[in-house]
Amino acid sequence: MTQVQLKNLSKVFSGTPAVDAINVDVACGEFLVLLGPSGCGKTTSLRMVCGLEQPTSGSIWFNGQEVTNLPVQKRKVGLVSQRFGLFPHMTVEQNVAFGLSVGGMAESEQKRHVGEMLEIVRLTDFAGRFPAQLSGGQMQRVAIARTLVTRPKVLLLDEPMASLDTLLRAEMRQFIRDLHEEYGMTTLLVTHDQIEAMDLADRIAVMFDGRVAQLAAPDEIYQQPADERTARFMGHSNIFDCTPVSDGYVESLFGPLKLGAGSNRGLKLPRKAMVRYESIRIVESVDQSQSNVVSGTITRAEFLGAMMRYTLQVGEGFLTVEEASSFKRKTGEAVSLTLPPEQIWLLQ
Ligand SMILES: Nc1ncnc2c1ncn2[C@@H]1O[C@H](COP(=O)(O)OP(=O)(O)OP(=O)(O)O)[C@@H](O)[C@H]1O
Repeated sequence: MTQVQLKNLSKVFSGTPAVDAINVDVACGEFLVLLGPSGCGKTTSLRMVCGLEQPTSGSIWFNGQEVTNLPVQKRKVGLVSQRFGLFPHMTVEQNVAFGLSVGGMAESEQKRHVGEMLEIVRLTDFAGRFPAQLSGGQMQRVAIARTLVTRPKVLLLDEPMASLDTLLRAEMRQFIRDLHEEYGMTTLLVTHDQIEAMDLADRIAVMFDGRVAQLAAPDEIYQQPADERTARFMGHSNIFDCTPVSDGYVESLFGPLKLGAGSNRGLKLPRKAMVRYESIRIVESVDQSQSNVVSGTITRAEFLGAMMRYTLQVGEGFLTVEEASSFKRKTGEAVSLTLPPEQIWLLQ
């Protein structure tokens, strides 16, 4: 297994930094996701790890050995890209065998390895088909098989599910997770999809403008984003101004709010606070033991299937709340809400 380290890694295109001095350590066997909006430098970072792009400065290390200047074929990495890159004139079997034949493996050996790999990606019955005769998900599995059959030390996946529909994406996520569990190889995946990142990653590196804003486990990034931009990118959160007034309390446009022990409450200056849609609770009756109770009126109700999303006017401001759709509340309804102290997070 391979540890991957990016040290002060930068890439400048025509004077503009695409990747700006990032430092990322990927542990042996770890599944790390580079997550960020379009153009933030994810693909360029991956291409530098692969050896397809030469860094402007900084270095890349595999298991403590510098590989910055090592050519692609010597790095033993496997890259699966968004466009799959299958050879249209070759069958599934020939596509998967390609890397092995280039490597000079005997034909009988190739056949055995390809056969095993097609079984793993559940495409044995499709061995004789051409790419044009496959669905998007099947093409994706051929692309992964073609990469894995060469036994790369590091697997690089560049938006591998971007062209698949929602159901297929969920299926492919499960497939990629299973493969990672089986092979345990160090994996870097690039995506702009938060759900995909949270579902697959051991840790996520959130990137903006070529820099890593936060590198942490998915639940930490979701519950305790490092800054406002990360919080907004992860979505599903109310973000509002607040001013710490005394230990454990902030003043906000929703009135004074009590903070919990895990609210990052050591921060003293005026700043933003965040509370997730699903953390706010609509309560039927209010009692003295509840903290942070506010009154609001539903101004918009959206049906999302399992959940309803309500926009509520609360004093001068608005809050968004999600609750199970079985409650079915109506616009114009006046309700009481609680913002649980532990669920309020002060942003840096
Ligand atoms: N070969 C290139 N020449 C010039 N600029 C480039 C080149 N490759 C990438 N860039 C620029 O570098 C920046 C980062 O691009 P990159 O493809 O790494 O972003 P990304 O986060 O992967 O985006 P996306 O999700 O849209 O693929 C962008 O502004 C892009 O236009």
